[in-house]
Amino acid sequence: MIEVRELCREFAVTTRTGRFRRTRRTVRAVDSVSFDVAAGEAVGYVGPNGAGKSTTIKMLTGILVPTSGHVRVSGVDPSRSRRELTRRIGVVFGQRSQLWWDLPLRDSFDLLRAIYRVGAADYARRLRECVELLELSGFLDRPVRQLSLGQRMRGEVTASLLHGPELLVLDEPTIGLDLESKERLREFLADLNTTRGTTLLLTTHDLDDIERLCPRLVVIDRGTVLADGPLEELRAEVAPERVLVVDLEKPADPLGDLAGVVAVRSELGGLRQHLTFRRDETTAAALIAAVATRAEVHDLVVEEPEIDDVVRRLYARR
Ligand SMILES: Nc1ncnc2c1ncn2[C@@H]1O[C@H](COP(=O)(O)OP(=O)(O)OP(=O)(O)O)[C@@H](O)[C@H]1O
Repeated sequence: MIEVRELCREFAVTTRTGRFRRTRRTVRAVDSVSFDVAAGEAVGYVGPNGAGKSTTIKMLTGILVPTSGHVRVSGVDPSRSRRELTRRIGVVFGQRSQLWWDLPLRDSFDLLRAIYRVGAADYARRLRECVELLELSGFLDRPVRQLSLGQRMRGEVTASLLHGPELLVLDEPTIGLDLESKERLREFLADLNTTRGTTLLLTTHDLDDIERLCPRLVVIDRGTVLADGPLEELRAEVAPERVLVVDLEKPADPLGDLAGVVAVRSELGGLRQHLTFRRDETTAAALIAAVATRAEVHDLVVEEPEIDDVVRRLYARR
């Protein structure tokens, strides 16, 4: 669905270096980025500010022409066949609107239907689904400028789906939304991916978006790909420790000598123990069995490193 090979984009930047002097230099915003996204995947494209995410997205959607490298999205070269591409993919920019500000939301949808030449039955069905799942009925007839950010974003997502795209590219879709709106949007997008098979590529700073929506992460920093893989694999690679928290029936001495345990923190006078272990040295099941030979276990939980910890460690690797 997406094929990116050694993609580069440079910008010429002019800076003032004296009263009358200006120096021109070249910034490489995207520097030899390669990755593929298969049909049906949901991929998170993450990185710190200025990493090159938006520049990549703009090249994938035909807004920017690459300086060099190869891109194909949905079978076409985005910057050469932008029109063709807009018929096949949907794009949502959290900070830019594709709706007509002064028109009621419904009229924007009608205009998009005409632009994309969507058949009446398909249009009616897709709109009905979005109205229902994104709960738009209360504000369909209101001008877009009067909508709250959350309502507008639901409108933006609907607008991007009316022509039935096979790929939806989202740049910061949940930025600025309150928790409830974020969750509603995530639920909708997760359903779009899993039940309707729409491929998703999204950039975000909100790692809950990734946790909820994207089994795979592409991590970029300073224009280059730092890591690419399933979240679970990246977690195992950069954060090899897990924590088994056991509540014991009776207080016990710290169980730090069990095989694979690298640290122990004891609480409640030894009733609760946090056993940090390396996933490449033992499994949770083996450790639980070992604990059970030493003390009677009342309750337990295995904690994984938080996703923001994983991403922080990936950035720190550079
Ligand atoms: N039009 C432009 N002219 C000059 N430099 C640019 C231009 N657009 C982006 N850049 C530079 O390219 C680099 C990557 O920017 P980009 O917007 O792609 O990052 P980002 O990962 O999307 O960041 P953020 O998370 O802050 O949105 C930055 O150093 C930015 O200043």
